[in-house]
Amino acid sequence: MSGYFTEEIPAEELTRQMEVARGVGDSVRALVAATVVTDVDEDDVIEAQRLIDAATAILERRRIDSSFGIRFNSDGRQRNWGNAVEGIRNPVAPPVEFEAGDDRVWAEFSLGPQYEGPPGLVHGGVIALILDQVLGHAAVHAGAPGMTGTLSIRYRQGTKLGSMRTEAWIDRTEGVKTFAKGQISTADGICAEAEGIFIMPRWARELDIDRRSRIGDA
Ligand SMILES: CCCCCCCCCCCC(=O)SCCNC(=O)CCNC(=O)[C@H](O)C(C)(C)COP(=O)(O)OP(=O)(O)OC[C@H]1O[C@@H](n2cnc3c(N)ncnc32)[C@H](O)[C@@H]1OP(=O)(O)O
Repeated sequence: MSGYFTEEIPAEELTRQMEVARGVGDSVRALVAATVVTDVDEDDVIEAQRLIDAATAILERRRIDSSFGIRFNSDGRQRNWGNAVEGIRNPVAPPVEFEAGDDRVWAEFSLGPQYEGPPGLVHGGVIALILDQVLGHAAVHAGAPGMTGTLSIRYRQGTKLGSMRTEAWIDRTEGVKTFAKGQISTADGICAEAEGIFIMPRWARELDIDRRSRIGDA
């Protein structure tokens, strides 16, 4: 499957490139939030729009002819900068940066006004987006990666915009299927719980084990 490839970059240079990618991503994330909640005069909004369009024109001077994909480096680092949840250069992504322990993965992060559904609360689709990724990440961490086949979510209470935590773990595996569970919580307690079935697709089953584990690292 295309989109997974090796792109060797020396370690120090990669660290520098990550800082630049995170920088522009964070700036546009701040711009998106400011666009939602700004209360400045219309003239200022129009002036800001002119500057934003100028910035967009700079970024479009040269572009890749696909989405970003997942790029592997031999030092073990991999770049998924376009990922909608984790991508540091994707302003749509909060981004959520996962940590991993023995039996689970987790992340602490914050969602601003651009993720609103009901007033003051996170949109249910955004909750699903994050739970899909954290459960998928738990499957990867357990060495049993897969594509989401089924995802079920129970929304137990509204999730207030602001700081929150997500975590996920593996319930069991059955052949090519990995059953994962997880949740999102705030200071109010658990807000949403999820169960998912992650399936190693046919095309990945046919790869040799080394290449498959590299895809799983995605
Ligand atoms: C390595 C990549 C890592 C990638 C790691 C990346 C992790 C990031 C996490 C983010 C995840 C995403 O957003 S993923 C994007 C959203 N998801 C997708 O686009 C997936 C689209 N669907 C598919 O590609 C496919 O339908 C699959 C891969 C799910 C299954 O197709 P397949 O591989 O041909 O499966 P198949 O051989 O027929 O069935 C295998 C077994 O799974 C069962 N099964 C089949 N489909 C489903 C299903 N939807 N829900 C439940 N169970 C199912 C079958 O009954 C069978 O059970 P048995 O007879 O063996 O008992």
